[in-house]
Amino acid sequence: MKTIEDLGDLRGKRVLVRSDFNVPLDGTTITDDGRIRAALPTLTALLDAGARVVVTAHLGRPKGAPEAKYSLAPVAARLGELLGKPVALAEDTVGESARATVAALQDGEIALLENIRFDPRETSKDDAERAALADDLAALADAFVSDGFGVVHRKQASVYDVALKLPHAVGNLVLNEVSSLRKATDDPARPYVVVLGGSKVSDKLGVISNLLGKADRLVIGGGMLFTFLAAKGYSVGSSLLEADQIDTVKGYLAQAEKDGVEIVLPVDIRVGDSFAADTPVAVVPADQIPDGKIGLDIGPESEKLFASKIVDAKTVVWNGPAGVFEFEAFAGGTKAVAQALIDAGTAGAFTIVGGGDSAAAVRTLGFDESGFGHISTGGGASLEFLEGKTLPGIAVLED
Ligand SMILES: Nc1ncnc2c1ncn2[C@@H]1O[C@H](COP(=O)(O)OP(=O)(O)O)[C@@H](O)[C@H]1O
Ligand SMILES: O=C(OP(=O)(O)O)[C@H](O)COP(=O)(O)O
Repeated sequence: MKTIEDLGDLRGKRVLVRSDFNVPLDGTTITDDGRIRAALPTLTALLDAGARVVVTAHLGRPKGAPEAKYSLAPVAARLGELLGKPVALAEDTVGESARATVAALQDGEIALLENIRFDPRETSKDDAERAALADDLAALADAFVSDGFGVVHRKQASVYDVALKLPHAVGNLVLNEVSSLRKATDDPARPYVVVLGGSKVSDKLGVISNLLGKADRLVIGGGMLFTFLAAKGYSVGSSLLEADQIDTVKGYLAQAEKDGVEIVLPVDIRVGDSFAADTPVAVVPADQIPDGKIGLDIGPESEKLFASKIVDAKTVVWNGPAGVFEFEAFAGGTKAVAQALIDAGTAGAFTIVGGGDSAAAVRTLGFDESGFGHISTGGGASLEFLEGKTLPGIAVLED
């Protein structure tokens, strides 16, 4: 892959950068700016080289049309603070405002285009639609730098198709991520334990079939645990459930047993009456979640169980919070998992935390980042990388 240096003299050149600025927000307040900080080395290198930097990024999952709550305005403001220079925010993605904003850039200045997922072509399954958006993006730039590691597993216009239209290079963040993650893919020290959770259940269930052939143990928390409990025949109340995946999960359980891979499920669950910070909390056995109750975290016995299944590992990969850590009463499971990774690391394990929310959880719950071997900005992307899959956003950069 070509690097930024391989793009030659960038003074006066318009460089389009795909970053992952999908940060957690409370209203318009960014609760963790880790992904913005992670983008700084590439952006600073380009600005210092005199490039006119145009950044494209997404926030959340808007449905192909502008929605105020998914505006990148808070990101533009925070990025400006971190860079110490103004970041012009275009009001649209590739339209009149984007063209005018880019045309007004001087050497060493930076602009951010509005949320690229406001354009339905970004995530279209139709190659021609994505290519048309890539043409519009390419018209705004002379070169493309791919630096949004958290989205390199997505075959989307601003990640994949635009690289086919412009001279391109890999950014520093993607390079760093790949070299750190390789430590866990190339002959991992064993036991190799993968801890899964979070809310992107269908995305992450998909990685399990491959991980069964690689990991020694899978520890399942977060939103996905309920599909496992349902596959074992337990009722899950009103918890997050992917009913159409129950048979698939039954297949994983059978496969794991056959291959000798241990699947660790919680034995107790913290439940609430509603998805709210102040809902009354109860702890129930994992096989007896009452009707109407919502499972929002693993319970205290499960915290101990999970910790015991993590601390003896020599390689640990964790993606997805064990519970709704944003609500204090449901942060215990995620804290226990984070602490267990730190303890495993102290005992010599190589530990990886992946994912926008998991990395944010580690920081906002007060853990020291230096206690982990690598904190990846990508959850789904790091899991697919560890599965050994070809990631479209990386493959397209290879010559
Ligand atoms: N039991 C649960 N029910 C619903 N959401 C959950 C549950 N456990 C965790 N979550 C949510 O999962 C979200 C993160 O999921 P995800 O995006 O998959 O992780 P990451 O960004 O680390 O890859 C968090 O916002 C958290 O509140
Ligand atoms: O937050 C992200 O991924 P992650 O939750 O797997 O870390 C990325 O920005 C990708 O977002 P997407 O899963 O909506 O494509």
